[in-house]
Amino acid sequence: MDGSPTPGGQTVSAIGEFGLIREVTAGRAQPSTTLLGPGDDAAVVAAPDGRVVVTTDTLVQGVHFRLDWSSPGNVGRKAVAVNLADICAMGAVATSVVVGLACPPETPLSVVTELFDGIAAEAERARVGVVGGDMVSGKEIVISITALGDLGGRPPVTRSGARPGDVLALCGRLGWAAAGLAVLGRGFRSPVGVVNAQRYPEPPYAAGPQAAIAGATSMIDVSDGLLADLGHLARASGVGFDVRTELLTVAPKLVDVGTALGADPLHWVLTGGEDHALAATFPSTVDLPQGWTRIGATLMPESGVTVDGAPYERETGWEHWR
Ligand SMILES: Nc1ncnc2c1ncn2[C@@H]1O[C@H](COP(=O)(O)OP(=O)(O)O)[C@@H](O)[C@H]1O
Ligand SMILES: Cc1ncc(C[n+]2csc(CCOP(=O)(O)OP(=O)(O)O)c2C)c(N)n1
Ligand SMILES: [Mg+2]
Ligand SMILES: [Mg+2]
Ligand SMILES: [Mg+2]
Repeated sequence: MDGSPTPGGQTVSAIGEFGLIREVTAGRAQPSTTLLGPGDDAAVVAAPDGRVVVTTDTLVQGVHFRLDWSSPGNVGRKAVAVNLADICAMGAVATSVVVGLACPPETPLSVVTELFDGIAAEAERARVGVVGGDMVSGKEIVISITALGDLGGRPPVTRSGARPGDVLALCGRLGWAAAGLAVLGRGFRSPVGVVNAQRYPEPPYAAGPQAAIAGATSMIDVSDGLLADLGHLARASGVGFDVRTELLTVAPKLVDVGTALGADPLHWVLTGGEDHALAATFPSTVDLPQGWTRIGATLMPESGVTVDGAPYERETGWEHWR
């Protein structure tokens, strides 16, 4: 599917703005946190503990996805998952999303309905309501999602609470989406494991609240690359980190792909984004929750982010406009 009109297929302009809204909202179930769903000037959602966690992330065609690499359903799923990962990185549970979509008039209607099927599927998996949105014309497809979440009475786990001596830990996989990007970029479509990881992440949503309950002192989802995102934690907390490569998992599949493409799989693990694993720090006295593994140590201020005690000499992650 490349986003070009299928012969005889309906386009979004044929059905129109309000037809399109009806098409993607009709018959969708809502969780109990949705007090008033799509169709009014705004939705009303329950905020059980009186505070709301809110985040937004935008996916742009050609920058975050290509429709010759991913299906519209994959893109919808990814658009929700990257947002929910930010909610759970605060130690919260996501409750609702609103979805802004821009697309050209000649976009096949099926592209939009499949995109929203992917959105609905990921939202349902996480028991999150799709409670509203916006549909506008634009030069390319842009999906901007805002997600809301609930802290369940706990303080948020911010980027700024790491302390020297804390254990640095990880939950989720790293390097898979970057390997998939390398594969797709060379014109291949397999191995499907890494290619699918690039098409949509599978963040460990439950691990965020679990880390919070266990006493995590800081947390971030790895969207840009482990070293780049640890840099954000280090700056916000005023600490340094040393990542120990012997504690990282470089999956055999990544080694195979690296060998086939002449690339270093450890570089994907250290600097690849888009898998949305969670990185967090825990006091050394805490037993790490299930699914979390130690990957390094939290050091004194000004020590930067090092790998096996040395600075990393290559790019540490994705940065827009760089
Ligand atoms: N236009 C903006 N206005 C205010 N804050 C912004 C804006 N863009 C980004 N930020 C904030 O900067 C921080 C880093 O953004 P970003 O790297 O996109 O976060 P993440 O990688 O977790 O999605 C976030 O707290 C985000 O809310
Ligand atoms: C077509 C295409 N080219 C390149 C990439 C790689 N890529 C795009 S954005 C990104 C990093 C994460 O995106 P960002 O918008 O920075 O998310 P955030 O950090 O705000 O959560 C990466 C690795 C891709 N996914 N698709
Ligand atoms: Mg984030
Ligand atoms: Mg993000
Ligand atoms: Mg980013």
